[in-house]
Amino acid sequence: MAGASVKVAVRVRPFNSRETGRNAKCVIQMQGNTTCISNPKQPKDGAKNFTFDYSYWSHTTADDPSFACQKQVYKDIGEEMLLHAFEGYNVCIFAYGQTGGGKSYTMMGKQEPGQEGIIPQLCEDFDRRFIDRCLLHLQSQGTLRVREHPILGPYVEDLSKLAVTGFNDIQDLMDAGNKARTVAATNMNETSSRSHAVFTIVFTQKRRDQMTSLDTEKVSKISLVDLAGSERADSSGAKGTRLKEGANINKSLTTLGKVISALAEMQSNKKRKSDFIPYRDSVLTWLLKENLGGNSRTAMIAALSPADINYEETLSTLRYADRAKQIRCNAVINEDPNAKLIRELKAEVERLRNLLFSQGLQDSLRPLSSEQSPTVAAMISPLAPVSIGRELQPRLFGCETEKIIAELNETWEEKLRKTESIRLERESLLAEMGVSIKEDGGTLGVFSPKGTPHLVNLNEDPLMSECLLYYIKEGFTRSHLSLINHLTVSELRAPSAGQCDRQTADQSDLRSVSSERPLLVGPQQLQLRNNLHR
Ligand SMILES: Nc1ncnc2c1ncn2[C@@H]1O[C@H](COP(=O)(O)OP(=O)(O)OP(=O)(O)O)[C@@H](O)[C@H]1O
Repeated sequence: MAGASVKVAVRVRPFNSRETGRNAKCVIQMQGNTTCISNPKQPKDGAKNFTFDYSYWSHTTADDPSFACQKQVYKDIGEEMLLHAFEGYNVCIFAYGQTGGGKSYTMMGKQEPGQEGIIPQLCEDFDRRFIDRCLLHLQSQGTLRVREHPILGPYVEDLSKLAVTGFNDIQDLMDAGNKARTVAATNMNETSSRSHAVFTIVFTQKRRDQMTSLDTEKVSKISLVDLAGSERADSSGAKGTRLKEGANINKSLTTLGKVISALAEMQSNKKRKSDFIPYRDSVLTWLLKENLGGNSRTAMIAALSPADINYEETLSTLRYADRAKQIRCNAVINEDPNAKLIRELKAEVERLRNLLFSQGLQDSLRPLSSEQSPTVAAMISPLAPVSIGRELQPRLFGCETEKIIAELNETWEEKLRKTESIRLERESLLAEMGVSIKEDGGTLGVFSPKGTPHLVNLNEDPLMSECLLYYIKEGFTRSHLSLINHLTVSELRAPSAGQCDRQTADQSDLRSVSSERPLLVGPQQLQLRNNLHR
């Protein structure tokens, strides 16, 4: 699997009502895996052909034999990536394209039967295959921080865990997340193109070797990404205030483009391996670093508008996708990362301890008191009969390391108990606020207790963050899934290039706009917000 190329698909949607109203002409044709675009204004230019792994013709309806439905897209891309995850590879599927191109439809889809996108189909597929018990992290709004751990790499700090027992529970939590996003949409007049949605599943399989009675683990990270509209990457300044508002999104998409170009050039030998790839110029590329040219099997789906009025944007999306084809990733099966992680964390503790000694600060080390975390004690006891003073612990282990170790030691029962109480509390608060899914084709909205819609806006995307993380366990096989759902990166701040050490990375913020502008007002809302922070 090493050195596999990024799998690239393009998909063309039907005309929308605006395009139909303007008598738009279709500029896209597809034949097999080839996509052809022709410029209606300059027919002499000739058509341009692009070949991809898949060219999905979704412009017509299911009675057209060439029509590619949601199931087809999932089967080709989602299922393949899920199977790679089961093998132990990191995988990533990201959707790219201009606003209204069909990214969310492909990734999330609609609730009607047959209209579900890759994300719900993939979760359901998990359920069919073997979900027994999951843990789901849900954290909405507030300030999230992206940190870089010296061993784990970039991660989102402080995700609280919620346990689920199957796909229905996951769906409930996704609904809760969507409801919370709609609450924010009532307070923010923004469009979806201002946010990226990052949905991450960390999937751990644990097997007991009958011969040796040893446990072995494989961990794979599944990242499902619905990017903001690509026209945000336009740096012409022509969009005035909107462009300013979307500056961070703009930056992340521009950086993504630069990263893809740099990686593509590297493959075509125009760039040396050691040449700089600007992952750290945006949080989006920083978080997706492994998925872009690193240890990952990655697929990109470019969403295309069929209409002549969008010719330039569609051509640029096709070129972007064409460049992404050249990226090669070196995916490896991630076996026994826990054991490896603990070994590396111990080595890190030892290194820092030696550093303290070399600086003459050994007096700061004192034996563990009884109230100190037994996990930390267990971690350091093999190394020395001394522990780290409270004031030095954050420096030595980093709070993050301690939290990670504590998480690894939390029992499933503890996680399930916590989940249930948080879920009940959150549901009742949302119900009090009149937030619900209406049964009229799954319309999501904010409704008064009498059922009057305050605002129903599926396409409006609030500037808020929701993070979901869950784990699965069955028999000897334990699966961890973490879902970072609709992680708004519009407000994220990554350290600039060169600021790679732990200290500067610790200061980098992942901020949702809610920290600058209250999304929710009033005691109930504040209570909800605090609750969602947990
Ligand atoms: N393949 C498709 N079949 C039917 N309808 C589609 C398809 N793709 C997109 N649509 C419809 O087109 C509209 C725009 O699609 P969507 O919201 O997915 O675009 P988007 O690229 O995610 O936009 P944004 O960047 O604003 O989030 C939606 O109403 C969606 O239902």
